[in-house]
Amino acid sequence: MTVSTEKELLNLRDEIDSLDQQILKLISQRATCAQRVADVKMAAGADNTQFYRPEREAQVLRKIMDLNPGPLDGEEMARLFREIMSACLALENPVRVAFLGPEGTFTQEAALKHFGHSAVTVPMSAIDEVFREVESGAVAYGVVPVENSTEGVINHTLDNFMDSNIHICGEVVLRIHHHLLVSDVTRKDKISRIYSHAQSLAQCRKWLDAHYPNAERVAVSSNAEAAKFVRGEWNAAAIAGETAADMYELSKLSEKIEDQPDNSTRFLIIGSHPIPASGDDKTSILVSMRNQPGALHDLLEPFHRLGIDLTRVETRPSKSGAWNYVFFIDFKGHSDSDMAKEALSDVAERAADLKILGSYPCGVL
Ligand SMILES: C=C(O[C@@H]1C=C(C(=O)O)C=C[C@H]1O)C(=O)O
Repeated sequence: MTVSTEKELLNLRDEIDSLDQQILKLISQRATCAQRVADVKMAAGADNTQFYRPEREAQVLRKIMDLNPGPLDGEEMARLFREIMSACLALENPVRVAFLGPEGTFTQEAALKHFGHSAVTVPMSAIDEVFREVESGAVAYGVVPVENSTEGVINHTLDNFMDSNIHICGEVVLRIHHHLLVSDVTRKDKISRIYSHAQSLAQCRKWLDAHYPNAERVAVSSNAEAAKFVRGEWNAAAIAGETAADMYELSKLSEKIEDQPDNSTRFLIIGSHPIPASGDDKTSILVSMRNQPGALHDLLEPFHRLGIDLTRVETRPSKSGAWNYVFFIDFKGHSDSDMAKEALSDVAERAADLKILGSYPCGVL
C-alpha cells in the first residue's frame, strides 16, 4: 500500500471514530428518553403489557424507512433501529414472548425479528401452550405460525382462536430456507431416514422425490426437534433452517432445498390487549354463518360495497356441528375506522356469530 493510500485510510478511520462517538451519544440519549417514557407510563399505572406499544414501533420503523437517505437499504436500516428499540424497551421492561419451541425454530426467529434480540423468548412445546401461556398472563405475548406460502394455512393456530379471548397484535413474515443437515457421525452416502416437521417435508417434497426417493420421511414436532435426532443416528439427516443448524452443530449437506424459492411463513403476535391504530393496519375476524344458500356472498358483500381490501378468507369446520363452517377473514384497516365499523356492523347482522380477533399494524420488516 502506498503512503498516500495509508494516509487516506487513516483519515477515513478517524472520521468513522468520530461518527461512532456521536452515534453512541445519540443512542444513549434515546435510551434515557425511553426510560423517561417508562416513568410516565409507570406513574399512569401501566401494567406489564402496556410498556410495549406495537403501533408506535411500527410508526417509528416506517418513518425510518421513509427518511432513509441510503446507501444502506431501507429494510437493513429498519433492522438496526428494530434492535435499538428492543434494547430501549428492555430498559423500560424486558418483554417476555412465548413461541412454538424448542429453541431454534423458525417461530423463534420470527419472534426475534419482530421484538428484537433484547426480548426474552420462552419455548413452548405446542401451539395450544403458547395460547395458554398468554391467556394465563405468564408471558405478555406469544408468536405462532399461521400460514405458509407453499403449504397454506396452519389449521391448529386458527382453531385455537375459536375458543380463546386472545387479541392479535401484530404479524411478521419470514422467508423460509430449508437445508438438509447432517452431523459428524452421519454416513452421507447411507442416509435412509429424514426427519423434519410435516410442513417442512411438504415444502421440500419435490426435492426429496428427486434426491432421496427411497429415504423414509419422518414427521416430528418441529424442525429443531428433527435436528436434535440427527446427532444420535448415523443414517439420518434433518431438514431445518440455519438457526437449528447452528444450535445443534450440524452441517449443511444441501442448501435451500425448498421447492418454491420465495417460500415464506406468516406468523401472528398474540397478546391480551387491543392495539390502537398505527396508520397502516389490518383486522382479523372470525365469523360463523348459518348454513344457507348465499351465506358466503352475504358475508362478503359489505366489504365489496365499502371497497375494503380483503387480504385473506379461510374456511374451517365449526366445532358446533357437522357441515357448519366458520370463516377467518383479514382485511386492510383498523376496526376503529368508520368504514370498518360500518362493515362489521353489517356483518354482525348477517352472521350467527362475529368475533374481532384484533386490529394490528401491517408487518413492517
Ligand atoms: C418509548 C416507548 O416505549 C417503547 C419503546 C419504543 C422506542 O424505543 O421507540 C417505542 C414503543 C414502545 O414499545 C414509547 O411508548 O414511546
